[in-house]
Amino acid sequence: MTDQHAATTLADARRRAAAAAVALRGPAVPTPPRRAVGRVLAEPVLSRTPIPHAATSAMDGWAVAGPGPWRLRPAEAAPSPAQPPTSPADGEAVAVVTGSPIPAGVDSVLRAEHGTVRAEYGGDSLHADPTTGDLAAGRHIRPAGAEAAAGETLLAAGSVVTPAAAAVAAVAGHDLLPVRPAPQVTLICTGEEVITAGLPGPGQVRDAFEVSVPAAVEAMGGRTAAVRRIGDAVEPLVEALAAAAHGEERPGEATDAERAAPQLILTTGGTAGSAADALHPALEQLGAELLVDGIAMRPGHPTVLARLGDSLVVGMPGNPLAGFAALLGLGGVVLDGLAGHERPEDRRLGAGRAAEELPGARRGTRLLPVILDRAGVVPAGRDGSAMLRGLAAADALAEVPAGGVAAGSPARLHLLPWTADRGEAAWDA
Ligand SMILES: Nc1nc2c(c(=O)[nH]1)N[C@H]1C(S)=C(S)[C@@H](COP(=O)(O)OP(=O)(O)OC[C@H]3O[C@@H](n4cnc5c(N)ncnc54)[C@H](O)[C@@H]3O)O[C@H]1N2
Ligand code: MOO
Repeated sequence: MTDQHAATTLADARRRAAAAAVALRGPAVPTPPRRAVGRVLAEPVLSRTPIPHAATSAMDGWAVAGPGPWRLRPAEAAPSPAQPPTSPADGEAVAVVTGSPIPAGVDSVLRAEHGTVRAEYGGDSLHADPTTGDLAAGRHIRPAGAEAAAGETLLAAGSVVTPAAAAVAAVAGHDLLPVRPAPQVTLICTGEEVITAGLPGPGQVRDAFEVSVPAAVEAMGGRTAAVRRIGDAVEPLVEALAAAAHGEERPGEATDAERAAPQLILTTGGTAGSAADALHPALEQLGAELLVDGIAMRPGHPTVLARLGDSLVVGMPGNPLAGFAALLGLGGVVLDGLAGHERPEDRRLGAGRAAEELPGARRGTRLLPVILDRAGVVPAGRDGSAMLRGLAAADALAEVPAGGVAAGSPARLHLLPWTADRGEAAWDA
């Protein structure tokens, strides 16, 4: 039974979640850059070559050596970056395009618009526009190693492979990157009364989690491998937890990375500890280690964190906003820790200033759905434990201490992982 007085603080629960997740993460899996996007590097990425690896032209035009006018070397083929020209003699010019390697002996590149070719002296000669600045030494030549020397650290261990980072790594010659695989999630929804389509009849509620948790997990860097639905009895929950912990929920076509990935099992409902609630007895039967049994926060105070074999279990309360408080307040830390982030308990946090009073709970921390508007942080409203409208309108959950946050005071924020998709938050609040 969760006891509000015995419950751990949210900060402590997050620290325990971080430590447990970091302890369970496995080795890096060498992964092609395209598939490594979104993953966390376990080791730094060094440049395998100077970038660029040779001096190259920044313009279409002519590589010139010595003072003009120049004898234009007869073209054997159209210039191309794939056709490195040989060094021009003094007084010679050779046609180049953007990206053409520039051989030794070239002084600068004269861009095409600043030169004129005339047929003279039994061949073509090139004359520079007298006003051009292109004859300054090195003009329009990108030196070898201008962006990076060989062996230079391009991407730090612990950083996320963004699309741009994948591009840098590929340009630096990498075919595989040492990233940690995406944590795999199994979602187990409990509740006889929960239906997944249509309007709820008497004694029924429409499921809030199956439609939302996989996408929220994805936005937090995890992958939902399986969703199971069971009733309220203990035995099916024991079976579902055991199957997930043994990796039986991983699809047959799972990749090496997915098989090597650490796992988070999310359960919904059945946390509160009354005779009707299955999670505690199920975890006990399985010999799971309870790491957090209740958090001094509202909503979501019956949230559970347990270790089951090599998996972590986050028990999300069934009340919808309470379930999301567990997922966003604690589950995100677990996912970030398993994914390889450093100090996962400090990620996804932000700060804002209350534009009006943010009401607290009677005891403990309140996670309050808030909107960040131009004036500052304001409550989103409709924030009862069984409600969702406030969360749907919110940009963040404000961490409000007992007693509240007065208008004008700073508030700590847990940023919602999908906020970027809304595309409208006023971050200058
Ligand atoms: N005697 C006590 N009762 C309750 C306590 C307590 O400490 N002692 N805590 C309350 C608090 S706080 C919360 S939060 C809830 C937690 O409930 P459970 O995790 O045990 O969840 P259930 O009892 O299964 O369901 C609660 C509520 O949520 C609805 N629900 C469940 N699953 C879903 C779903 N997938 N989608 C939408 N709604 C769902 C369910 O129908 C119930 O209405 O317990 C309080 N009670
Ligand atoms: O955790 Mo419950 O959500 O306080 O109602």
